[in-house]
Amino acid sequence: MNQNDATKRVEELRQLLEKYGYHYYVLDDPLVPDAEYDEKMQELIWLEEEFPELKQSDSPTVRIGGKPLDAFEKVQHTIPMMSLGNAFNEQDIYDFDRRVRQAAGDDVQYTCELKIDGLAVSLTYENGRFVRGATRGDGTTGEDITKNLQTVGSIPLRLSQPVDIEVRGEVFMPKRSFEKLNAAKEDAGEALFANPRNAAAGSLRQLDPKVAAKRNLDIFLYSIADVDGADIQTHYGAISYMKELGFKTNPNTQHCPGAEEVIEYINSWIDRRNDLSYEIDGIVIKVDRLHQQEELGFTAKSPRWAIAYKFPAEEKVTTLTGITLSV
Ligand SMILES: CC(C)(CNC(=O)c1ccc(Oc2ccccc2)cc1)c1ccc2c(N)nc(N)nc2n1
Repeated sequence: MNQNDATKRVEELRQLLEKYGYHYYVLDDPLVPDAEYDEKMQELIWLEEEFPELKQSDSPTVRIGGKPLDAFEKVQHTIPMMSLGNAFNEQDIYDFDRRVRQAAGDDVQYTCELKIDGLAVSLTYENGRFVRGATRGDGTTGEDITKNLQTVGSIPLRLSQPVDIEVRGEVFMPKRSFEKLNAAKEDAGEALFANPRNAAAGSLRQLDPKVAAKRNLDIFLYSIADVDGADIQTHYGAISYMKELGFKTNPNTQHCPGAEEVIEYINSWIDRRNDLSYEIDGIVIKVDRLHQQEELGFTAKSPRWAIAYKFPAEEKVTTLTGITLSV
């Protein structure tokens, strides 16, 4: 194949693999059998080896992971990654709602989101291309794990619009992947992960991206930290905008007009959390209008316009001794 044909074929494969990847990982709605995706990925890998000048930094082939790093570099979060205040019962939710209405007026509505039990990351895009991914760390200093995050299929390498944006979300390992990983570790006589959250954190701490690439990690985005030009008035609008750009957002996010609907939403998920393919440890409630978020502001470490309702720790029976431990 000559250089000209190779250039055309590489571009064709890149676009196909991006479309197939988006449908498979973000929409959970595959367009082609896995074998066809793997075949085209392999063809692109060979073409990029034969014509190295055709390999771009955001080629789909980065999904398989590059060479191992010696260490993770530190990253300063220009916009801090804040934490959430906690609520443990209905009264705490009513107290939160009263405080919010005292400060921002009675006309307050909320958006409720599942609190995914994973680890928080920040993703930065320049001109619509994924340029950096970092862990939360202590909220102001995290670690650059871009190479590992490039292997997460549901993290877009290129957005639908060439915008500069920074978004935050939760990387997690689905329950099925966790069970399969621990079964493989048991067969290999290796130490098991205690839960999917630790498995996801351990996978992102790997210096070799090829290991992270095999851990079937996933992500839901839940916040825009910084964006040029978009005209967004509500948190729900920010979530919709991220979805338009090609980000994976959680389908159970719901607008709640008032505290009663928030309580209903929380109660509906306490019973249904085991039906989900991933673990959650609570519900996050956010004041929806952004101008009211600004009126409410922040404490030293968390916004006054959001709170996390934490589910009671699940009772897990250990298989060895049969005693019940609350974990
Ligand atoms: C609300 C926020 C704390 C994110 N927001 C921020 O981190 C944040 C950070 C600076 C902001 O503005 C500032 C800008 C400059 C200086 C100080 C604040 C605004 C929001 C948060 C934290 C954890 C979440 C979680 N586990 N699950 C879901 N579903 N949502 C979550 N949301």
